[in-house]
Amino acid sequence: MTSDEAFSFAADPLADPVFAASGARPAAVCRGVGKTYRTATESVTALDDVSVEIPRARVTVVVGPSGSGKSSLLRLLACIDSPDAGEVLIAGQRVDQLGARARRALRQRQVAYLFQRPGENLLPYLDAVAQIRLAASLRGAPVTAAEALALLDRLGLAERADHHPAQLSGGEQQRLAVACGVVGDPALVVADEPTAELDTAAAERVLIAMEDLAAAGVGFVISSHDPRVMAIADGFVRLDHGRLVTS
Ligand SMILES: Nc1ncnc2c1ncn2[C@@H]1O[C@H](COP(=O)(O)OP(=O)(O)OP(=O)(O)O)[C@@H](O)[C@H]1O
Repeated sequence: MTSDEAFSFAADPLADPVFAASGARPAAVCRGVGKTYRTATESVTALDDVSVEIPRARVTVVVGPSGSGKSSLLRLLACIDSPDAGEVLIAGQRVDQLGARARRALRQRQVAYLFQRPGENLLPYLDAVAQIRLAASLRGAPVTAAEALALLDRLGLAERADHHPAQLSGGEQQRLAVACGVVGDPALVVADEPTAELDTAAAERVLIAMEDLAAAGVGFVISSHDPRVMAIADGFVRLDHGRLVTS
């Protein structure tokens, strides 16, 4: 699919063959979402009446010019921020109606957020297996060391099982972060420019990992200007001045 194409889903997500096969709800849905930032002197409308659906088992890439609202949308999807208008659903649950504690719990269980800088996604004092096991436990779905190792193996990191982040390259760190993101079966992995700090070879391996792991059922939503990221997209959300571009 090219960046000129957009997702077109059946009105009923369960009528979509992928969802019908998995019986899954969309990972996330935004309906008529608005977000305005207010400072003492001005207010900036970052998102205006945006409705999108992020399916499971696919990679959705959010594109648009600088300032178009990509990060704002990702922050809403990651439950870091709340909308001023509209609804956000994660795994079928309305986020905007939850109090802070319940929102944190939903986020912990269902959402992973990947920072641009690989090192920021990991704890410096844990080895790779321990990082994965901690992520799974926090998600309420503990895994054994053998299961963590199998996931590392799938991502080409088996040799790094007992390495700490400082002993890993940026690309290896980001692949480990992807592993931590998907373990425990969250609905959604949100990644803001995940390849921006990586060279081509490292970026490609991270993207292959994302593509591979998305197929297992998690929905990836990625903000990026990177053509390498766009190349793995199953669909796009295109924003301009905070509004969805549909044509
Ligand atoms: N905390 C904030 N306070 C005030 N304005 C903000 C805040 N965060 C974002 N904005 C404004 O909201 C608009 C959308 O910002 P956002 O970061 O979502 O865009 P973006 O598409 O991710 O941009 P970029 O590609 O440059 O990262 C911009 O005009 C930005 O200046």
